[in-house]
Amino acid sequence: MIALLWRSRSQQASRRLRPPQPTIPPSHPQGNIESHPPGPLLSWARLSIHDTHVGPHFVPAGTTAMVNMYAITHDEKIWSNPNEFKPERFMEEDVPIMGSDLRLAPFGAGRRVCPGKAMGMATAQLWLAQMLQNFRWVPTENGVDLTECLNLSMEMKSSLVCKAVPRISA
Ligand code: HEM
Repeated sequence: MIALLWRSRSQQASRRLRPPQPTIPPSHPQGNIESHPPGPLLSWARLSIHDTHVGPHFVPAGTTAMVNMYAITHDEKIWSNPNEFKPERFMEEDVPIMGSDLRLAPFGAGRRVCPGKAMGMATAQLWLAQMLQNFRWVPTENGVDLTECLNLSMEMKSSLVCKAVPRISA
């Protein structure tokens, strides 16, 4: 199941600089949201040049379609208790993230999938490993606020302030 957002050309013109906002149900405690896809809306500005169908959806020519990965990762029909912070769900069920499984596709899928996905995975792991190996991370009095703010990518509403103490003194 894919959640799609459609915009006609005239709608695009009036909202050219602002993407449609993923819908966050007001009852959800945003700080506990399980999935924070870095790119909530995939496949930017794909224009249908002919009338076509995507699954049950009719897509008229001249429509820009985007995949709402945010909605997919918060869909109760796909993920049990999607708003619960439960990282062990990915140990219980091994979900591929490189584009072969649309339940979780942070790099997109198909012919326009992110070509840097392997590099992204390798470097994120390397940075994290180096930061943990070289520093001790001490909480500050501000704590960690996971409230989200959607710009072109998903960002933290409040900057993360951390205190990094070198593990080995120079
Ligand atoms: C963790 C890191 C990264 C994430 C989460 C990410 C995510 C994405 C996403 C969601 C897309 C859009 C896919 C779509 O339209 O369906 C994309 C496209 C793209 N990414 Fe990445 N990316 C990452 C790292 C990188 C790196 C390291 C490079 C290059 C060295 C890169 C280069 C590109 C390019 C060129 C496209 C456009 C592909 C196209 O439109 O044909 N990305 N990425």
